[in-house]
Order: sequence, then C-alpha cells, then structure tokens
Amino acid sequence: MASDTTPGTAPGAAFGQATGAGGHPAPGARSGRPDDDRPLLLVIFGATGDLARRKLYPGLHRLLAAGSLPGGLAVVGTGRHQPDGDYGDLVAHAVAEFGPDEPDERALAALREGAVFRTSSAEDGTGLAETVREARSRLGGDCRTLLYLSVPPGTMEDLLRMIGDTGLAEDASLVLEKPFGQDAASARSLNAVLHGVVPEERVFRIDHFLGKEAVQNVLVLRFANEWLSALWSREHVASVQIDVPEKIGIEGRASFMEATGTFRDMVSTHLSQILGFVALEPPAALDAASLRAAKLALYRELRPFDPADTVFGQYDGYRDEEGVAGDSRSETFVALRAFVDNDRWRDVPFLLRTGKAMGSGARTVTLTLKDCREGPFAGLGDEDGDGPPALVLQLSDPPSVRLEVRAKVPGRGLEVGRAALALRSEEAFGDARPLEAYERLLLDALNGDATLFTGAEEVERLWDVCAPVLDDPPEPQPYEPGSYGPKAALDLAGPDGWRVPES
Ligand SMILES: NC(=O)C1=CN([C@@H]2O[C@H](COP(=O)(O)OP(=O)(O)OC[C@H]3O[C@@H](n4cnc5c(N)ncnc54)[C@H](OP(=O)(O)O)[C@@H]3O)[C@@H](O)[C@H]2O)C=CC1
Ligand SMILES: O=C1O[C@H](COP(=O)(O)O)[C@@H](O)[C@H](O)[C@H]1O
Repeated sequence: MASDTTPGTAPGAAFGQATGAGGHPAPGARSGRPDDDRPLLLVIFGATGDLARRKLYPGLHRLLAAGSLPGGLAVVGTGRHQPDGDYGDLVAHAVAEFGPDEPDERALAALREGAVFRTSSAEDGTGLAETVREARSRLGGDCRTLLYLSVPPGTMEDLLRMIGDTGLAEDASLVLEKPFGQDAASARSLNAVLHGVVPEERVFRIDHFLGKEAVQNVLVLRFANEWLSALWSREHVASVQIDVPEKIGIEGRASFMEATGTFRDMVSTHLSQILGFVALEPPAALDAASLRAAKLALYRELRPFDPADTVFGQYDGYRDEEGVAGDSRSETFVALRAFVDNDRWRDVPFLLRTGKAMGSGARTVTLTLKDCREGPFAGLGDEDGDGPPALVLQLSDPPSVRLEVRAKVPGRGLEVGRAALALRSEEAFGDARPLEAYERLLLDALNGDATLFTGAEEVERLWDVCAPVLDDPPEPQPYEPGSYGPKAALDLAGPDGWRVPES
C-alpha cells in the first residue's frame, strides 16, 4: 500500500500474450510500434452512434498517434443512415470533441484518409460487402479484418445473419458490444447464430470495464500479494460494495435507455464483471481460458438476484427528456444486494449500485473489513462514525487504493484513530502512461488476445442470474438528480450505509 514503489520494478505476471521477463508484457505498455505490421481493416457497424464518436474514433486516433497501429489502416463505417455530411468530418469532429485538446494532425489525417461510409442494414448488406472487398484488395491480400458491432443489443442477431450471408465474416474477427443479448434466451440464440458465422476463437465480446487499469488492478492486488489473498474471504471481509455512480444523465441516448434500462446496460455487464474479478477463485493462469473458467465457476455460485433485494430508480426529469415516453418505467438507477454461495463468500453481502444523474461520479469497490473479535482491541465501536476498517479501490483513471486502518493517535495513552495507507498509481508509476479502456481492448482484439473479453457461457449464466429481476422488475422509485438514489437504496446497505470515498 505504501506509495514509494519504484517505477517499473513490479515483477511477474500480467495479462496477454507471453513475452519477456516473467513471461508477459506489461499491460497497457505502449510499444510505439504495432504488434503485427499487416494492414488492418476495421468495419464499424453503428458508425454514427454515440460510442463510435465518444470512444472508438478518439481511441483509434490515440493508437495511431502512438504508432501502435499499422500504417495500412482503413475504416469502413456503416449503419442504416448516411451521416449528415462527410464521414471523414464526423470522425474528425469526434476526435476534436472527445479526444485530446491538441490532436495529432498526422494521425488524424491517416484516420480520415482511410475512412469511408457505406449504408447497410440487416436486410441488405451487398453494397457494404462490395465496399469491404474493395478496401481489402486496396490494403493487400494479407490484411486483417475486424468487424465491430457497436449497435443496440436487440439488433445484433439479424445483423450477424446478414454478415454471415454476405461473406463479410470470412477471415474476420468480430467485436460485439455489451450487453450481449437482452436476456438468457436471446443471449443463447445470439451465441448460436454467432457460432454459425465465426468460431469462438474469433469472437471478442467486449465489456470495456475489463479494459480499465483499475479493474485489472483488482486481480494484481489480489493475486500478487500473498497477504491480501489471505484477507480476501468471509473470514475478514464483512461486506463488498461495487459502486458505479455517474453524474451524467442519458446524454441524448433516450432510445437506448428506453429499450435497455440501467439493469441490462450496467448491472448484467460491468458491475457483474467487476464482481467476477473481486470474487473469483485464483485462476490457473492469466489467460482467456483460465480467467473465463474461473469467472464461470464463480457465476455458477452467484445466487440469482432477488427482486426483493433490488431497488430500481428513475431520476426526476427523465420523462421530460427528448425521446422518453411520458409514462416511462425505464430504470436509470439500480441498487441490489447479492450473495455468492461458496466457502469463501457465504453470507457476505455484495452491494451493487449504479445510476445516472447522481451526486458523485466516484466509482469504488470497497471491502469493509471485520472488526477485531479478539485481543485488547476487541469490540471497538464506531465512535468516529467512519465505519470499520476498509480496503477502498477507486476505479479511477489512474487507479488509487486506500487501506483504511485503525492507528494510535499520538499522545499519552492508547487512543485509537483512523488513518489510511494510500497508493496512487500516478505517483507510484509516474511515467507509465495507461491506455484508455477502449484503446487497450481494441489493440487486444486486433492482436487476437481474448483474455479481457467475456466468454459465451459466462454471459449466458449471468443472464440466468439476472432472470428473476428481469421477470419481476421492481417499480422504479423517483430520485432527485444529484442525489444518491431513492431512500430504499440507501436502506439496502444496512446500518453501515454506502461508503462514499473522500474526493
Ligand atoms: N455510448 C456509450 O457510452 C457506450 C455504449 N456501449 C454499447 O455500444 C452499443 C452502441 O451504443 P451507442 O453508440 O450508445 O448507441 P446508439 O443508440 O448511438 O446507436 C449506435 C448505432 O446503431 C445503429 N443502429 C440502431 N439500430 C439499428 C438497427 N436496427 N440496425 C442496424 N443499426 C442500427 C444506429 O445507426 P443507424 O441508425 O444509421 O443504423 C446508431 O448510430 C450498445 O450496445 C451499447 O451498450 C458500450 C459502452 C459505452
Ligand atoms: O457501457 C456503458 O458505460 C458507460 C460508462 O462507461 P465509462 O467508461 O465512460 O465510465 C455508461 O455511461 C453507459 O451508459 C454504458 O452503456
């Protein structure tokens, strides 16, 4: 926990393909040159959408600027509707709006130069297939192709059929955005269609929270520190909170929120994936097969979410947003209490919370530790009101970690106070420039590394876990924008409450 770690000295395992000392490259390391020099064709479905503009184009720009992509790069954007104006302009505006203050002009020019748009739909992909064939032959015979489905979950299955029928998937890999399906039945059906189009080895189901440094750090903290591993169970942990509040509202994504809701958008995906990393048993290795096996085993022991332990909320004013129904019952907030029925976690509540238009954007995983049960300090109360000791992992970029402990207050006697040991990544590893989650995962997918992508079986199992709440959703309760959600959600956390980190 001390913040005096020597930069660059962290030994041992990381994620990804094996090279170098300890058998692995440092995750997120910028090599300044691509892992694979073959030309690259990226086909983005949903190319005019929010995600493409907010993350994919700025991410590609940064990767190009860092020299991490091959010179021969072409982007084919597609969707049912032609963008207003030139596609290259849309890409450039997205980089200007969501990228760095001063874009790298050469990278931007390269991105624009290789960008073309062609309309397509689930019913008709012939024009797109033609454009893709032309782009591939321009790039050369050995070009790699990545199809990125950045579209709403309900549209993927029909698009995949079209992709299969038109031959677009030949020799291509597929990245599919979350949520994967909308429930257990649709996820199973989607997997079946998908596997008829490409084998699982060429499938990359993305959950970008797994691309975040702070989320990967959960695994390193747990498994690279023997003493922390020893602490990581019901023996010492009283409760776990996974708190992902967002200050932003729906940012114009009314149709997405109305169709999907926060439970499917955030809980069945990001929060459950974080829970997976926090709670899984030690994986045999840090590769795709081992990590997926460990998560699947954990999710099989995760008790299906109980509607009685779930609170849905909707912020006041949501129904006035453009595109939202006046009587909408879509939830913009979810809090729930979950349990893992195994020897490590039996009876330890896992509290999950996320929502839009909330009072804080500080995302945290908090392991509240048990109070001393024996010895001279047994039975210490919570006189200072700060709650028991806790390990607080801040899911920020860069990450930070606080171990909140009891310590002696200087002076006569043995007065007990609270203090924190803190690790701030930017102080500890100053020069290590992290990749943004989408940059990291785009690179991994391009290089065929599926370690940080989700597997077919685990997503299906997670939908089974979600089924009781999907079948019997609680009525959304109103909450004020800028608050911490409805009162019922505050009560869910019990007497210790939700721990909101110091900013
Ligand atoms: N926005 C975000 O911050 C994030 C989004 N995601 C995920 O990314 C995916 C896309 O999200 P986002 O960009 O926000 O969504 P948008 O609502 O902005 O839609 C993306 C694109 O999908 C296309 N589309 C919509 N319906 C269809 C259809 N029936 N057939 C073909 N294309 C269709 C639209 O283009 P057109 O109308 O031209 O067809 C649209 O531009 C979702 O799965 C979401 O969960 C993940 C992380 C973050
Ligand atoms: O997948 C999604 O994630 C974003 C939050 O991701 P972040 O990395 O920008 O914090 C969320 O706002 C969006 O609703 C959801 O679709």
